[in-house]
Amino acid sequence: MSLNLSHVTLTYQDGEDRLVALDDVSLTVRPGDMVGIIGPSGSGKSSLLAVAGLLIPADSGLVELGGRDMTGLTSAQRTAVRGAELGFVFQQSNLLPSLTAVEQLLMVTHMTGGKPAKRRERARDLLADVGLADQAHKRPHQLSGGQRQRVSIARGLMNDPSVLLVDEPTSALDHDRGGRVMAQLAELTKTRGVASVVVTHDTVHLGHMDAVHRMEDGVLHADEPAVATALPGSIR
Ligand SMILES: Nc1ncnc2c1ncn2[C@@H]1O[C@H](COP(=O)(O)OP(=O)(O)OP(=O)(O)O)[C@@H](O)[C@H]1O
Repeated sequence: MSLNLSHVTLTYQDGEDRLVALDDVSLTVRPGDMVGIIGPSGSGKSSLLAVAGLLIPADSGLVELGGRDMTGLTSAQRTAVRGAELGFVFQQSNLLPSLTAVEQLLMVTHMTGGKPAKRRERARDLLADVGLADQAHKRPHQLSGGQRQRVSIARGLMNDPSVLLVDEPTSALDHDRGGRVMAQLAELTKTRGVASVVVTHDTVHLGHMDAVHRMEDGVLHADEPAVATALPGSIR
């Protein structure tokens, strides 16, 4: 299922004024593609994820999932779509300290239901996909930063989302661990046919992206040319 944002505008109240966080933003991400969003602090990257993730309604423009317009939905309908179609991976892995890795994933399907044995099997498969088959019993404080981030990615995929929205997955990681996390995100995007949007400040790992866009003052510039030139073949 594709994600499509078309002429999206978002403003926040800023004292007397309104601050334009997203200024006529258009973006299409197809299933199996991983699109990177780069740009300076405060340029609107997280706002883009929030609108795409149906967490904040846009002031104007279209947000479509699989061709279906999401802009007129009620809050309850948006919550239902989030649970069924969207996966999130946040900057801090936001894992619950008292739960093991496999339990973090099971939490996601706790509300949505399904047979417990099937859910457990899916959780274990996803942990294996991110290289953590033998760490499923560990709690967050027993895992490295990179491992926690990979649990978070596996958790983001637990509800079998069509769209995965990822905010700074490598910000807390060193170069090698960051590279491995990004490579795994790219691979899962392909093998599971997810449309992934990854906000990152980490330009060294952009070779994993199918396309890279730069956000500046709320404006999204398609196919960041400097990166495309620096990484021939990896950007289209
Ligand atoms: N709830 C809010 N109310 C008012 N202004 C906000 C709100 N959230 C964000 N902003 C402002 O909107 C602009 C875009 O913020 P956003 O968080 O989307 O940027 P960003 O590119 O993700 O930044 P960073 O890289 O620092 O996380 C910023 O100027 C920010 O101060």
